[in-house]
Amino acid sequence: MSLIHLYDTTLRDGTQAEDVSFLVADKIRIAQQLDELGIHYIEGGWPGSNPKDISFFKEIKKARLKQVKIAAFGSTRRARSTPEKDANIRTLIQAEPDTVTIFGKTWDFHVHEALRISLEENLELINDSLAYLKQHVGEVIYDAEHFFDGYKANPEYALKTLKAAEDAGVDCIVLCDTNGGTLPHEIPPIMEKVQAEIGAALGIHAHNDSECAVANSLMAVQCGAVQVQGTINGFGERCGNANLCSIIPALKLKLQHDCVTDEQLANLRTVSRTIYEMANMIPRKHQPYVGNSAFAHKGGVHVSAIQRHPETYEHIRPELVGNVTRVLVSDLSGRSNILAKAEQFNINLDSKDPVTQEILENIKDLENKGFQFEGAEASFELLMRRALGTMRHFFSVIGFRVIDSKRHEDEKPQSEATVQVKVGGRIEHTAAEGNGPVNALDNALRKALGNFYPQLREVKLFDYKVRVLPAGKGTSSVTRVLIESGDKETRWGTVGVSDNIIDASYQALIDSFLYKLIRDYRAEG
Ligand SMILES: CC(=O)SCCNC(=O)CCNC(=O)[C@H](O)C(C)(C)COP(=O)(O)OP(=O)(O)OC[C@H]1O[C@@H](n2cnc3c(N)ncnc32)[C@H](O)[C@@H]1OP(=O)(O)O
Ligand SMILES: CC(=O)C(=O)O
Repeated sequence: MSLIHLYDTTLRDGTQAEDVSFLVADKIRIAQQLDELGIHYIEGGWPGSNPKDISFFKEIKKARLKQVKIAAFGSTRRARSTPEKDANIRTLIQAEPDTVTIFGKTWDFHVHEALRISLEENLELINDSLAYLKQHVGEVIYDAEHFFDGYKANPEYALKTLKAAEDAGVDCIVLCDTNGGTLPHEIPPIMEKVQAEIGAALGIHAHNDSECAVANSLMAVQCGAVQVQGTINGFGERCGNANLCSIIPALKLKLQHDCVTDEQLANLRTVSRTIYEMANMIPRKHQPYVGNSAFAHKGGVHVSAIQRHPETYEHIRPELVGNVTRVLVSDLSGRSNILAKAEQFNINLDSKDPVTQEILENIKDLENKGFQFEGAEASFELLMRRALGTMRHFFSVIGFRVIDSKRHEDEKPQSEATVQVKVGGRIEHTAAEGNGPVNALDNALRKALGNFYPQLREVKLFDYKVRVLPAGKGTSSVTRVLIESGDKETRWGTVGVSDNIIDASYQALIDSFLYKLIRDYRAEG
């Protein structure tokens, strides 16, 4: 099938999203990642807007890029000016990009209300801005802002604006659903009318306010659009732009359009996560194709079937986009979930072994008490090993005591913990302070156990989540503590539940240390 040009605007429209901002160095790194991904155009910013974007266009010239074209973004000239004199148009040319993209008004309402000029003047400024840019830049793209709303309000005028752009010799006219209110069924009849009047190549730029940006973009491609604009992870103004992480696999795997290579597609999840990281945002777990949950199976019926054939509950093979199948364990599990996990943990377990049913019942009982194993796979592995009697005995905790004191109103509270552990025949009694009672207990346990197992000093606590379980008992409610720990190689999750928050934390901490010891012990063979 034909080549569809991927036009990424993460660095321009993406940064119009609340909470998203990139430094110039971040923008360069993202551009390199997008180039590796096989994106054809990167809209790097609006040089007429701020010094950071001017600097991006300078710096990007020094970066080694393989194939991507760098586009600079701006608007048609201001009214009562000329393209030569317009500061915004001058900065676009001075940025020396491969491509310039400018937006102009299509909707008569915007011409009257936002620009406050006549409809005729708007046609002139679209045409002369683009014609002038075409004399100075190799490739010029025209974003017809609010095209679908404009067409619905005044089709004749909307088409005249496109004609004004086409007459200026633009390389592509992009139909924008700027307010994101268009629904997929509206795209084909409007595009058909456009194609009857306009011969230029067409593109689509959709926003996600009706949650239809990806659907509208794919529909536009089906109707003949050859360029799709979007952003990685759907970042963008208000509810975001069309998400290229969903559009790219759909184009390639489902619509058989040439856009990126198989190897580039397999890098999609990495690019998505890197860009979340650079935006300092937590990746969206349930994001289609690239999210952690995109191929995570929880229901026992699903797990049983995917083990027979993955396609029973997976719309594509996850590795095609760099993702993996995951099996979750919860009170919705069946024996298949337990067996899948056993295989993942290298534990021999037979579906007919009564211990499989015992583990399943144990899980359901514990989840009913407030445990949650989806985010605590390490605790689940320990539970399995305990049930099978294959758990090595590393240590036992004889007891602990935690003291939290605040002696004066203006004094910081102090936390101290003492623990007594037994390893082999030896008993160790230690005390430690900490920033709060849980930290003090963590420090005391590490100090006591570290004498026997120095590798526990490598364990870092990455996340600590407390959830009060709804029992309506206020501060005496049951609490669940989920801990994410890790060392230099990997991370793992553990859980504890108790009506005492220190005890719940203690259970999760102990599971975390035990998991580390088991892993190291296994690695040593
Ligand atoms: C649909 C989109 O996403 S378009 C991109 C939107 N992105 C941004 O706005 C981010 C970057 N913007 C900026 O840095 C600033 O808004 C600037 C530098 C572009 C302009 O700043 P200012 O000159 O202070 O103007 P301000 O932002 O208040 O208002 C926008 C101006 O652009 C004009 N304008 C809006 N669209 C167009 C257009 N397509 N063609 C020409 N002028 C336009 C408005 O009429 C208004 O002009 P006026 O102040 O003379 O009435
Ligand atoms: C051009 C653009 O960003 C829009 O119309 O949404």
